[in-house]
Amino acid sequence: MLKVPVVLPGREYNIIIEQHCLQHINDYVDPSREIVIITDDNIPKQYLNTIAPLLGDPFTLFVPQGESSKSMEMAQLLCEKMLKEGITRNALILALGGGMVGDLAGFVASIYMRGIDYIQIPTTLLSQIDSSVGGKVGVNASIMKNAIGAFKQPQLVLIDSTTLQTLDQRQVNSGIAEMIKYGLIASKSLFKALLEDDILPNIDNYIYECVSIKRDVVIKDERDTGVRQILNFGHTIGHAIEQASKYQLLHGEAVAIGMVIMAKNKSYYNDLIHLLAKYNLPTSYEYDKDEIYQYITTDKKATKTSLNIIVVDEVGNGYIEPIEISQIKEKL
Ligand SMILES: O=C(O)C(=O)C[C@@H](O)[C@H](O)[C@H](O)COP(=O)(O)O
Ligand SMILES: [Zn+2]
Repeated sequence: MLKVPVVLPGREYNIIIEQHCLQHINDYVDPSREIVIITDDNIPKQYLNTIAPLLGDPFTLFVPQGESSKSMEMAQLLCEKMLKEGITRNALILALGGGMVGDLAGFVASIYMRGIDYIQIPTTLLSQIDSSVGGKVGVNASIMKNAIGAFKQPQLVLIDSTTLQTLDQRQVNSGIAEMIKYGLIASKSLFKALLEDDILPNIDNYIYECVSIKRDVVIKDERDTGVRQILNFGHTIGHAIEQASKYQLLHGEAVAIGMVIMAKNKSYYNDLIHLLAKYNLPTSYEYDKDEIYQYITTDKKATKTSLNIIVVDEVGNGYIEPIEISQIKEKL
């Protein structure tokens, strides 16, 4: 078992990485609590069949799989269903699934009766190494991804990497794109290992390294006003492309393309292209520059006139560079 403590002012929680931990989830989650599981309708049934009996068969809410469930309407619907079921504010939400479920369920936890506890149980690689950690929760608006949300840290993040065995390869690769991002912004050795090694036999160590990088950044800047923005490398253009594709591209795929655009003329460009090809990730996308620019103007790192972009000049060292917002056009 690997443990990464996240210590924030007034709050502390652990990220636990342990294969098969779902099989004894009652050692981590108090079964005597009032529990609500939020998951999606595509979750392999064996996870629910494993955890539900150990937790006293909790009230379980399913949302349709896919990014379109990450909406205000869905958050409201879940709240209404919990109210009808008589769920009190002592309840604990378990977010069981990928990034969409974690963001949505965490958001519901942040607003239900002004806020209740939640635990992240991420089952995709992307959610295990990234979205389940750091407390960014929220839903999408029609013209902006993750536009409506909160910072709400979980009580615990419970990662059972054996869930990756049921994940399709495209989803695994999407997670690897965020892993490549961690290498680029913070770890030369991780980037090198991704290039040279087969990560799956040692997946828990890779997850540990990624969440440790993320933890170290988040504890310095929980609210994303400074250094945390480096975790957004590749996302300024990536989010715009993800939206322009109408979410046909997975998040990691769009971030991969965003990273390639930001890596132009850098020394590691060829290595990055090679790495993305190794994991079957896209390196380009046909897009309408005006449309992408429009989306970028709503980036959370933008003001009316300026934008913080994340730059990586050499592998392992990401930094923030403020530019005039229109200057981003030169990169498109
Ligand atoms: O946790 C963060 O901070 C990140 O930027 C991590 C990103 O990989 C993640 O996609 C995040 O949800 C993006 O947040 P946003 O604030 O740019 O919507
Ligand atoms: Zn991301």
